[in-house]
Amino acid sequence: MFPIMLNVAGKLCVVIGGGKIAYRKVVPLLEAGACIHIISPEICEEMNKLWTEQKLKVSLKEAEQSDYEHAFMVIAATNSNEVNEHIHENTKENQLVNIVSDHKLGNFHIPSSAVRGRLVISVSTGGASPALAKKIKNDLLAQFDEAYECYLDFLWEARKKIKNGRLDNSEKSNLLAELIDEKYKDSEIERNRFMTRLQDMFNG
Ligand SMILES: C[C@@]1(CC(=O)O)c2cc3[nH]c(cc4nc(cc5[nH]c(cc(n2)[C@H]1CCC(=O)O)[C@@](C)(CC(=O)O)[C@@H]5CCC(=O)O)C(CC(=O)O)=C4CCC(=O)O)c(CCC(=O)O)c3CC(=O)O
Ligand SMILES: NC(=O)C1=CN([C@@H]2O[C@H](COP(=O)(O)OP(=O)(O)OC[C@H]3O[C@@H](n4cnc5c(N)ncnc54)[C@H](O)[C@@H]3O)[C@@H](O)[C@H]2O)C=CC1
Repeated sequence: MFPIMLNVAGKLCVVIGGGKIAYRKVVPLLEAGACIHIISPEICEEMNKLWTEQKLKVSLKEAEQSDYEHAFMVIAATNSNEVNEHIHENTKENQLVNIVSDHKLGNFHIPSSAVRGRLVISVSTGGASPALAKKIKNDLLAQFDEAYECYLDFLWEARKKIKNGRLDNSEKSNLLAELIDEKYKDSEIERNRFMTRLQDMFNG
């Protein structure tokens, strides 16, 4: 398995099945801007709410290959292992396929994830223990507290300025390395002081 961050904005993601597990996969996909199409004869209340709010499309039917042949991503989340396996067999090699009932099938897993602003914490156990992945994610989330949101925004701005500034490469890498110091996470005064220093360097 090879970890990546995927841009799904505007991409068609077909989710087959409309139960709790399908819903759990759909929520972060919607947050990432995916176009979701649910194929399922029945859907749970939470999914129905999203449908009412027109956040996704739903077809109340059993899945057929034509429902997902053009999808960028296919998630098989029915409660039937046979149906999920059949979907897997009918997908194309260049589609992203996740089979919730069998970690050996499909070509990607969904890790346990959480976001702190620009920081993404994502943990996978490769199917060995989703429960442990969730526990480790929560432990990390407690360790990387809310302070990281402001800190990451500061790092983003500072790095942009440094990269665009008229400095030689070694000066740039020294400044970028310095930013990792805890004091910039913990103190707004230190962050402001750094930004002023950058401004002085570029004006001078
Ligand atoms: C392979 C994978 C496929 C995929 O879905 O991509 C998969 C497969 C399976 N999960 C099963 C069970 C459980 N899954 C969870 C929870 C999560 N499962 C997630 C991902 C993944 N689950 C992928 C591997 C990720 C990895 O290992 O790192 C998380 C991380 C992300 C998410 O779902 O969004 C989410 C945590 C969300 C959070 O962080 O909050 C819990 C605990 C709970 O619900 O609280 C249980 C019960 C306890 C247990 O079994 O550990 C079963 C057995 C089903 C059965 O018995 O019928 C299978 C099937 C199999 O093992 O083949
Ligand atoms: N990956 C994960 O994190 C986990 C995966 N699982 C697996 O996920 C499966 C689904 O779990 P739940 O959502 O709780 O089940 P559920 O019973 O709440 O929902 C199943 C959904 O599949 C739909 N469905 C059934 N046959 C279909 C078909 N032919 N075409 C389209 N839709 C169809 C049903 O209408 C229903 O909406 C479990 O059976 C289990 O194998 C379970 C726990 C965690």
